[in-house]
Amino acid sequence: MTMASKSDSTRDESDDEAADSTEPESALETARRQLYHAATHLDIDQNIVERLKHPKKVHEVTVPIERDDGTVEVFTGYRAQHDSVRGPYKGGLRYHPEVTRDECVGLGMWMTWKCAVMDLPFGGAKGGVAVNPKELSSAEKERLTRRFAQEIRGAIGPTVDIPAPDMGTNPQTMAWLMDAYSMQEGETIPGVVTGKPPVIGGSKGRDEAPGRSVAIIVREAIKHYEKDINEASVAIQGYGSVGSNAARLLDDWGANIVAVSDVNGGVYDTNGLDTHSIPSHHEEPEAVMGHNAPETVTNAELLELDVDVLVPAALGNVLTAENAEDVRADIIVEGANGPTTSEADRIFTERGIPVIPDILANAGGVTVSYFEWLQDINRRTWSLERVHDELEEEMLTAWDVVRDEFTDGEVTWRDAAYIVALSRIAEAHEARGLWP
Ligand SMILES: NC(=O)C1=CN([C@@H]2O[C@H](COP(=O)(O)OP(=O)(O)OC[C@H]3O[C@@H](n4cnc5c(N)ncnc54)[C@H](OP(=O)(O)O)[C@@H]3O)[C@@H](O)[C@H]2O)C=CC1
Ligand SMILES: O=C(O)CCC(=O)C(=O)O
Repeated sequence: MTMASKSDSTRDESDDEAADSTEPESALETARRQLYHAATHLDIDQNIVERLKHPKKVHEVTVPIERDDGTVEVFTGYRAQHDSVRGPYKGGLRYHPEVTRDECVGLGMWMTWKCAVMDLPFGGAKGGVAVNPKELSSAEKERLTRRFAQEIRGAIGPTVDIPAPDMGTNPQTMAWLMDAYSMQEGETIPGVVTGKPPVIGGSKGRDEAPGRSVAIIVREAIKHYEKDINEASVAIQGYGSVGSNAARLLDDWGANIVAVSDVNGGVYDTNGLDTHSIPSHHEEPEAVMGHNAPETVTNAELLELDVDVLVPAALGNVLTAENAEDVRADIIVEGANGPTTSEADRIFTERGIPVIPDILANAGGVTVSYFEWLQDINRRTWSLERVHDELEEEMLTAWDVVRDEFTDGEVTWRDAAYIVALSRIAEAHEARGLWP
């Protein structure tokens, strides 16, 4: 599909809604505003845009668990299924106290675009439980996951909707989910989740994949803007699956990782940190501040450091109207999902700071999930080297396609990625007859 100006007849109330970008902004509001904005650059059937504003289905379930002290606590879980025109729903499960229905819908929309940008045969979904996993013992987390699996069992399946890890969940969570689902179905079904431990059908390299793709995109962005990776300074917020793996790879590739943080704040060294000696969230949560470094920074200060590349890789909505004018990075690469509000995005565009979007940068996670799904179907294991090689190839292909739209000059990197994604989704909707 070619780019074209949106005609007057396709303008509707969404344009006004897009213009009114007040904060705080939910993930769903951000996702919808990004959709309207990108759609203005495309000759796309307005009925498809209207359809894509809404999820196909949102499952809300009650998840009661017995705590270790014998009391019962009740949590709320969600699975938002946004669009499946290109294949089964795909996306992570988040355990975090701020999980809401709208957050899952917004994150599910981003999964639809992410899978389309990568040209994977999946649609988009996201889910989670509103819970602080740090307040649960391992046994309680297992009971929560098994009960959640039971409640959403009818909504998921290897050809229907395939969950994966996200914030607060990990390969162990996926192993419990797969086991609970398989027990209920009466047979072992590895393909119902991805991001499992390799010993039960998980792919090698899935754990580090989103961080690896962030590192690849940082490397390509540095090249695109004619900088030298050996002289580039990088600040990374969040030291979990995404942040720590991105930091360590970029460190290995010669970049100067000057700051990293966890929930409590960050460490800062203009000479570069030894990222391998700082424990990641999975090695030891909340350990970053314990690392010996010349300076510490708050999470707010980290975002405003004078660096070549800033990588927000923890929560959404951290770059806002409040701090966007104070950001001093030359390039922003989104490791987290939705770290930039609409207003901050507008300010960065005005200030000429490129923002490489989440739906491209962190897409390595779902791409290796796709590799895992293929391995499960074929009952064949790939070597780590093959996973790395194929991920590198997929990321560079997606980068080239998005960069070709971007070098058109009229759009931001986010719009360029959306143009690629929306064109593919709209074509699939048109081919299937608009309303699958
Ligand atoms: N895991 C995946 O496959 C993918 C994840 N993402 C996205 O990347 C982001 C991070 O996910 P992931 O790495 O998996 O999460 P993890 O749970 O592995 O790690 C989260 C990290 O963020 C830190 N953190 C938590 N709250 C804050 C805060 N308020 N300020 C600063 N840091 C904070 C945590 O610190 P502490 O250690 O102290 O708890 C931890 O270091 C999310 O937006 C997620 O949606 C995107 C693509 C794939
Ligand atoms: O691997 C997956 O299926 C999804 C990962 C995810 O949740 C994400 O990319 O945000």
